[in-house]
Amino acid sequence: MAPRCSSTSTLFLPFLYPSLYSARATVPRLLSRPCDRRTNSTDTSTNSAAPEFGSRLNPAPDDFSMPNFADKAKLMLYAGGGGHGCISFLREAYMADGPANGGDGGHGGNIYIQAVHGETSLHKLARRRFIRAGKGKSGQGDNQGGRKGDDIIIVVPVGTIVKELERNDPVAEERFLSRRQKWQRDKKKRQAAAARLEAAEAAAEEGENEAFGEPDEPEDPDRDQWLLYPGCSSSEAKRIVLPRLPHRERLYAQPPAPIHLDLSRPTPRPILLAAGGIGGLGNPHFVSRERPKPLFATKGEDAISLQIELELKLLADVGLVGLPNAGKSTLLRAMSNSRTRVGNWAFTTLQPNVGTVVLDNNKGRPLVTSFRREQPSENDDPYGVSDNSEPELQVRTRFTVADIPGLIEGAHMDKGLGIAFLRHVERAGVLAFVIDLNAGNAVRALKALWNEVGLYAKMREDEEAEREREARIEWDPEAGTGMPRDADGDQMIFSDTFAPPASPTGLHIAGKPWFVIATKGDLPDTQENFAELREYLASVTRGDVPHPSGVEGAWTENCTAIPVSAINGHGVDRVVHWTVGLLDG
Ligand SMILES: Nc1nc2c(ncn2[C@@H]2O[C@H](COP(=O)(O)OP(=O)(O)OP(=O)(O)O)[C@@H](O)[C@H]2O)c(=O)[nH]1
Ligand SMILES: [Mg+2]
Repeated sequence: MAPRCSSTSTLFLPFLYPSLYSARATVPRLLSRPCDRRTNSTDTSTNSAAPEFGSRLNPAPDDFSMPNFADKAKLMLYAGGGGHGCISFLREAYMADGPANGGDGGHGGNIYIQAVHGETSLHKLARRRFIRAGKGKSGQGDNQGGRKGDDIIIVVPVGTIVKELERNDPVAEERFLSRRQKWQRDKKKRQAAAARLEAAEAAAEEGENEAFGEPDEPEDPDRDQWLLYPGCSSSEAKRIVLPRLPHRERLYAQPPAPIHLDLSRPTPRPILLAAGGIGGLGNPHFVSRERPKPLFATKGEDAISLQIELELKLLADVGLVGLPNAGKSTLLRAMSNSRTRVGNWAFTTLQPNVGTVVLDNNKGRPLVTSFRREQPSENDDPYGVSDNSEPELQVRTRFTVADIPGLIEGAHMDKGLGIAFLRHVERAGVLAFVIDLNAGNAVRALKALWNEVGLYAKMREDEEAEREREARIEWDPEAGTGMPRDADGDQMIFSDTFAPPASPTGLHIAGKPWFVIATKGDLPDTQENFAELREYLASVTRGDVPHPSGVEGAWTENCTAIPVSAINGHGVDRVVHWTVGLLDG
């Protein structure tokens, strides 16, 4: 669907809503601060329409909020271990020998993850490195169960990818070891019995009549899972015959390894990453007719530990792409209440900033009415409770804009600050190319930007194809061995097994809707540059010239350029309307 706002044939801006803007221009002055004229060299002599230096849209270089940003974090997660069961007996006056009354241990705390709107960075997590859930408390006498360990919810921004790197599951390891020891013990028993039989036969033949004692019973592998009464002497402890360890399942099933989550939507419920250990059983659980006073209880389960890697791909609705010093941050300030740094030099912005543009001013009348489709994702329902897969139509009250550091030629080859941040616009729904009308030919600048973005897109697709190739299990179809067979025993043919990877097209970025925001329209002699840009975009839309990235099949539905003077706030509303049109489309 075409955006609602159409490109105007006449630029400039004095403009679209004079009364509105004159009112706006007075407000920011209240926020102004003393400025340092040495560090900001914005040439206000050539910029008669620009607001006074030191306003919100033309701030002094030191007037910004310090963004704390990290897009990667490695965390070690320790779920809580279970508390131990208690060995205790009732002691009361005139009751010397009371029954067992040891309480059960509490379960250990779980660790969950939840993606929410409102978080924009992983810096808090990157600093923490270790996350520990609470340990379950041990049970106590008088049948008092131990308290459950506290759960932890790791809150991450929407757009976080979670990858498990390493796992240490002591319970699974113990089970494996115990099974192996039991198998070895049985084998030894069988061998010993066979040896005794042989020896007995040999002795019978020789007429000897020697008695053969039973072999020593090997240690019970589960013995260290038990707690013995502290008052027991070591000889008493040795004599205690322990029952079979009761088989118990974890309260919450540990997700199978390796965990890989793409939290591209807010998760309505936290998702379990590491399940806490279960608490031990108190001695009343082992009371029987033969054993009325059990002098043992079970220990709490050791908990799982995981190493995970979090990677944030900012999920802004709109990504601002532009050369350094084009005016991206000023535009973000004008559109949202962001306080990102602005300065008249290249690479003022060193980290991505996300601003939120509010469409509804909460005064009962939306400024723009817009709808978004919410497609339920797998992560919304990790427990498979609901089967609702219909997209929901919701009123859009805001959208987010990501301002990334400026791109320079060769950014896709990691020149400048480029490549590390291009992935933040990779997932944006709409790309807005911010072009400075006062910095040379706008069409050339647009082509240079698209060239970088297009090359980056192809490089990413190459990388993905490579990763897929590495993950693929290959076998020789001629050899016949190892090929999977279907129920009838026929060899199954996987048509895609040997399909060559699709050649990179770059379409995953070039296929997105985009438009141009031509900034600094208030500066003199920019009209011609804008007219040429508009003419070029019209011919791209008509299909007379190829898409500026050169990618076949790229989005060319309605390419337009919107002239703005971000420093004055002029034309910004048109940008908002156009963006909403593209997002709704
Ligand atoms: N006259 C005029 N100056 C502008 C306008 N927009 C931005 N500027 C000025 O251009 C300079 C650069 O603005 P920034 O917003 O920091 O540019 P940027 O694209 O974020 O720069 P980097 O972060 O370095 O990539 C600042 O001095 C702004 O005051 C505009 O619409 N008109
Ligand atoms: Mg900037």
